[in-house]
Amino acid sequence: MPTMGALHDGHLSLVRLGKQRADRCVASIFVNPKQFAAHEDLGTYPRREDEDLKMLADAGCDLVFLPQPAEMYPDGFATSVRIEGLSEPLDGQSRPHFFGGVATVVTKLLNQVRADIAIFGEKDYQQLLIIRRLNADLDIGTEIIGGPIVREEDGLAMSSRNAYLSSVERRIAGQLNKVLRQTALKIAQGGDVLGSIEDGHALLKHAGFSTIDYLEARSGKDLTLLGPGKLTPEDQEHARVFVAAMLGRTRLIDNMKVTDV
Ligand SMILES: Nc1ncnc2c1ncn2[C@@H]1O[C@H](COP(=O)(O)OP(=O)(O)OP(=O)(O)O)[C@@H](O)[C@H]1O
Ligand SMILES: CC(C)(CO)[C@@H](O)C(=O)[O-]
Ligand code: BAL
Repeated sequence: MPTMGALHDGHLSLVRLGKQRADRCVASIFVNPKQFAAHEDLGTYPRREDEDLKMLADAGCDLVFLPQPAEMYPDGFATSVRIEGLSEPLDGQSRPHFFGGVATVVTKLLNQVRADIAIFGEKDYQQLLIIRRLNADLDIGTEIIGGPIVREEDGLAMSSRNAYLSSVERRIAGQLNKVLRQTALKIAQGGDVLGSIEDGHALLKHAGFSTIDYLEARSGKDLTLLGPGKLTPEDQEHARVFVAAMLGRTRLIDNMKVTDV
């Protein structure tokens, strides 16, 4: 179970899932410099190693791998993993460096640990699809499992970056999931996809989100963009709505399957 630390119940749910599926569970904590752009929060990303180790031990994790950047990327390191197509939309648009950094480090971690099963959260759904793709394409042979999104009471997806939110922002943050859910519901009920998305944009702006990186309905393993018009019965089954928006200086993401509303 790869992580960047500053653990919360979302991470621990993945450990529990792992314990149900395997005899032993290995977590890694590595704040991967390659997936941060120069203007992003590598320097301020929360680091709480002692607390993390205790939480992992309490959850029954058997081993924690805590590599240093120089061990992962020694002098002369020159390889990067690029996934075509899947890396381009959604977070790939707003964070062009991001999936190359994730794919490179996850390939290394899968090769280093050689686990039978690796678990990733559906909160980072595009990341999960990309990891499934690279695992298959590079014949790594690990079984990749997705864990359901763990949420706060108001629906906000748990995330280490939620710690950046001020108390006012934290109250607004719950609207991200509410608007996502409303948008997914309208689409599920046969509303025009683009009209429902436009309404969602307006609601997010009204709630106080400064920039909406994306609010989109997509389908399938290749994340085909949906709309205009209503969903076909086939898309209805596979459609998912994705959102990323800035609240002050914090970037929040979420997604929901249309049939899960
Ligand atoms: N709320 C959640 N529910 C389920 N899985 C989660 C949740 N939050 C994170 N994960 C998963 O935990 C793994 C490690 O994620 P990471 O350490 O980046 O935590 P994060 O909370 O997503 O942090 P960030 O705020 O940087 O996005 C990833 O597979 C991620 O999808
Ligand atoms: C998968 C991951 C640990 C790679 O650094 C990271 O992107 C994350 O925590 O989701
Ligand atoms: N949870 C994904 C890691 C990142 O946003 O950098």
